[in-house]
Amino acid sequence: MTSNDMDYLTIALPKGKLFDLSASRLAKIGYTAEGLSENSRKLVIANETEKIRFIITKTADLPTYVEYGAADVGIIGKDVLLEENKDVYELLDLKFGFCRMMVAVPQALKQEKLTDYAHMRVATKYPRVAESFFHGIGIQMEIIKLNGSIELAPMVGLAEIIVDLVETGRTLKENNLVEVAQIHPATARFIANRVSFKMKFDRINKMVEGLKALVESEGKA
Ligand SMILES: Nc1ncnc2c1ncn2[C@@H]1O[C@H](COP(=O)(O)OP(=O)(O)OP(=O)(O)O)[C@@H](O)[C@H]1O
Ligand SMILES: O=P(O)(O)OC[C@H]1O[C@H](OP(=O)(O)OP(=O)(O)O)[C@H](O)[C@@H]1O
Repeated sequence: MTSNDMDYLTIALPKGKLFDLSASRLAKIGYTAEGLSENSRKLVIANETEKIRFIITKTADLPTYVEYGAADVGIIGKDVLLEENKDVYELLDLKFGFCRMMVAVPQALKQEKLTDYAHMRVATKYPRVAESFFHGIGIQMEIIKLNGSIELAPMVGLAEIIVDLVETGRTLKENNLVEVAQIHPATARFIANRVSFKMKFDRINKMVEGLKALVESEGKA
């Protein structure tokens, strides 16, 4: 950590669904910067007055930036934390970005028991989570890692089964897939680098308190 890094609090935000939800909440409690936008080509955006720096990362990479201290804190989905399994502090459930990690299959392939899917091919963006779920119920599967549009895989015979995030259920429905098990629910979490949490305790703690109050007020609304 350089002395310049010590002056600034670096906040990582993920591109995609959680960006606006996160940036708008942080702005409400006083953490923002001019030009902060998901579509900005600039990936580091500073607020010199407040000594805050935002970095914008790909969703799956965010925990890595925080683990290595390239960002002091960040906001990311619980699903990504479980998949990436990085050494970071999870400080707060922000209670937005609700979704759930599910196992789904084409209606026609639905089996009586989960163990009846043994040895089938599973398409997913979350191989570690999928592997550990099936291991937990005592069956072995062939995991096929994809980077998106997972629902396509069973429709074209790439896999029999999928593990993916479901929010409204619309994508599953439109592709004739049905949920057969829930692996875990997920929401956005506020995370911190372990060293930063000690070295910048006052600043990070103040941020946690601000977010906590916001989560509580949103819960009551
Ligand atoms: N309907 C949803 N589908 C996927 N993720 C959702 C949904 N609702 C909330 N989320 C949360 O939003 C996070 C980011 O989702 P998003 O699809 O934007 O990211 P991504 O995986 O980086 O996408 P991309 O592959 O396009 O870069 C997820 O990790 C999850 O925590
Ligand atoms: O239950 P729903 O409300 O339909 O939402 C779930 C869908 O949204 C996500 O995909 P996303 O739009 O992020 O695209 P991707 O498949 O390319 O990751 C997720 O992977 C599902 O496909």
